[in-house]
Amino acid sequence: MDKVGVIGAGVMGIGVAQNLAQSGFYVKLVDLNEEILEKAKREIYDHVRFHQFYSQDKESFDPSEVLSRIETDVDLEVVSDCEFIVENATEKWDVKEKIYPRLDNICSESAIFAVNTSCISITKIGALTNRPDRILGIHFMNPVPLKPTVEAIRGVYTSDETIEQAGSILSRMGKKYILVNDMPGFVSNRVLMLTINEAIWLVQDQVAKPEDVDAIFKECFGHASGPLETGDLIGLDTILYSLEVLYESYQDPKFRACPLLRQMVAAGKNGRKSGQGFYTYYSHNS
Ligand SMILES: NC(=O)c1ccc[n+]([C@@H]2O[C@H](COP(=O)([O-])OP(=O)(O)OC[C@H]3O[C@@H](n4cnc5c(N)ncnc54)[C@H](O)[C@@H]3O)[C@@H](O)[C@H]2O)c1
Repeated sequence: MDKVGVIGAGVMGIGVAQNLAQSGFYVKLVDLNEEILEKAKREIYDHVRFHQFYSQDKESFDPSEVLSRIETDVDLEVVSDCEFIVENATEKWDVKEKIYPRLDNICSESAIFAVNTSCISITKIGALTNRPDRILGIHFMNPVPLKPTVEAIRGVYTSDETIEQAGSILSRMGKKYILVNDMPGFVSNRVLMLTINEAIWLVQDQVAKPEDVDAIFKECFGHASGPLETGDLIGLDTILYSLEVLYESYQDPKFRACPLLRQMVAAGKNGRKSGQGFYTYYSHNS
């Protein structure tokens, strides 16, 4: 399983590809166009170089060597010889729904598909294929190379062997996993998405400015970052799509997305990756 397919080269796909390549895997990274893939390669190079510069005695990697283990393509067909695939495409059912039947057709029967989703049911994705036993959720945390633990999700039909094989890949990536059962949002995002959404309602209702909402969580609760900073890091579009998945899955109004969130996404204010969210970010890549 030294060759791993990575679908989607956005915030998560970039981190997953970098982490895999740093762990000695050969990566085939796929996205919709060359521009996205070129930007992904630049970001990976910069992330590895930044880490190399600041890591001093700690383990560091050569950016060119890491990139030499990542092949990019716009054609999904390139992952047909991979035995392990991590899918990180946009958090929308109509996007993921098209990817899995195609993967199921082009990959070997033994290949395992790991769904890196924030909220979508792993069982529902498994049902798009003829291999629901070889599909699991791996909810990586962001930024992927720096986070030591992931949430692994067992769909109704996910086999023990699939969990074991995914576990050994994660272990090579330097990660441990916490296994949970499948329900939309799993453990992490069923709680986190509500918190971020409610924090956005607070800003909309003019109860507090974003920096004060975040300061309460950091200074009073000791959190490493506030909910709005976390929303900007994840991507506000991804937050909105996740809330829509939760709303639709549970038919529960508590998951209704705040209108301010919808407005910010419509305006392209998607957080860190777009340079503007609740805060402003500067990057030579954007
Ligand atoms: N952002 C986070 O912090 C975070 C954390 C854990 C999981 N996730 C999940 O990971 C997945 C990706 O999230 P992200 O933040 O990287 O989103 P993103 O918007 O940054 O990137 C998604 C990428 O998928 C690509 N894409 C869309 N359709 C595709 C297709 N058919 N084939 C190949 N690529 C395609 C897009 O062009 C884009 O580059 C989502 O399901 C999200 O819920 C996100």
